[in-house]
Amino acid sequence: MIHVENMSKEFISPKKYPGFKGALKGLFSNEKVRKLAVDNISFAIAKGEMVGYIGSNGAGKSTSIKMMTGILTPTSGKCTVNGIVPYENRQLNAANIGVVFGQRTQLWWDLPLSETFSILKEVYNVSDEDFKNRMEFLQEVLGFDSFIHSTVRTLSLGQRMRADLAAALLHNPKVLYLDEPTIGLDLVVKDSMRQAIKEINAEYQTTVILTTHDLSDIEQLCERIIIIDEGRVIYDGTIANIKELYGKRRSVTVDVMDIQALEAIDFHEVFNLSGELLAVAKEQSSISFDFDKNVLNISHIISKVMEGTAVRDIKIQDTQITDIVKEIYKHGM
Ligand SMILES: Nc1ncnc2c1ncn2[C@@H]1O[C@H](COP(=O)(O)OP(=O)(O)OP(=O)(O)O)[C@@H](O)[C@H]1O
Repeated sequence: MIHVENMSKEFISPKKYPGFKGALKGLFSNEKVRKLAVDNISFAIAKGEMVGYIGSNGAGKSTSIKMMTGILTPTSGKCTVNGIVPYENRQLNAANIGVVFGQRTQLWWDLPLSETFSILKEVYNVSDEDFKNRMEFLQEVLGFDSFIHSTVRTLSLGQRMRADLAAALLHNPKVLYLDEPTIGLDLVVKDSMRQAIKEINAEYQTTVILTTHDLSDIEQLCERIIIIDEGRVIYDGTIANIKELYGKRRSVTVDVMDIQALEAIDFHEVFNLSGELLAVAKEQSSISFDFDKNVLNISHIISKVMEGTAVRDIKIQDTQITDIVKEIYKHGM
């Protein structure tokens, strides 16, 4: 569905100088700054896939999405979306794609939602029958009946996001680009947005590219992630694989009857492990261990704790994808 081949984008902008004098200097200077925002990226995304497109601020995500949606033209390389070169055929491409930006609405602020939908029906040339079926399906998964006659400016953020998603899907696009679609939403609305995206993907095989800094969105929706760093693709694979490669930490928290009874035990000495491989933290009634799972076994920890005191509860957690990605952003792959 989406093919990106050796695509790069370089921005050339006038050099800026600080302060008022600098601004004047800038007016008469010919000096340019070059920024390679996207550096020779390649990947393919199949029909019906849901892919997380992630990276730290300034990594090049928006620039590459803008090329895929036809807003920007690559400096070199190319991309095709459903066989169309988006920046050469913007109108044709628009019929194939839907876009949702969590940070800003694409709806008409002063119109009731129902009218917005009617205008979009005309813009995208959706037949009466398709419109009726589509609205029925979208109403079912996004539930906007109670506010369909309200003006967009009066909608809550949660209602507005559901309306934005419905508007982006009205013409049944083959590809849906979502940029921070759940930003600022409470947990219940977040969950219903995610559920709706899953249902739309399952029902219509819509290809979804999800850009977000909220990795729980990614974990809930995508099997595959593409990580961008300094304009380059540094990882393209499954979340399960990245966890396997980098998720070697595990943590266990043991709720105990008598925390004082553990005072005398030096766990680093008992397991013969340095602070780097094992971190131990005691709280009022619990003790936590954070360790490299290749060098220590949970059962050893539990039995050692139980030698000192009775155990009330045990909580085990593998490394979260958030922690792995944070490390990759900081130190690279
Ligand atoms: N029009 C432009 N002119 C010059 N430089 C630009 C332009 N647009 C983006 N850049 C630069 O290109 C780099 C990549 O920007 P981009 O917006 O693609 O990053 P991003 O990964 O989407 O970041 P964020 O998560 O903060 O939105 C940044 O260094 C940015 O300053």
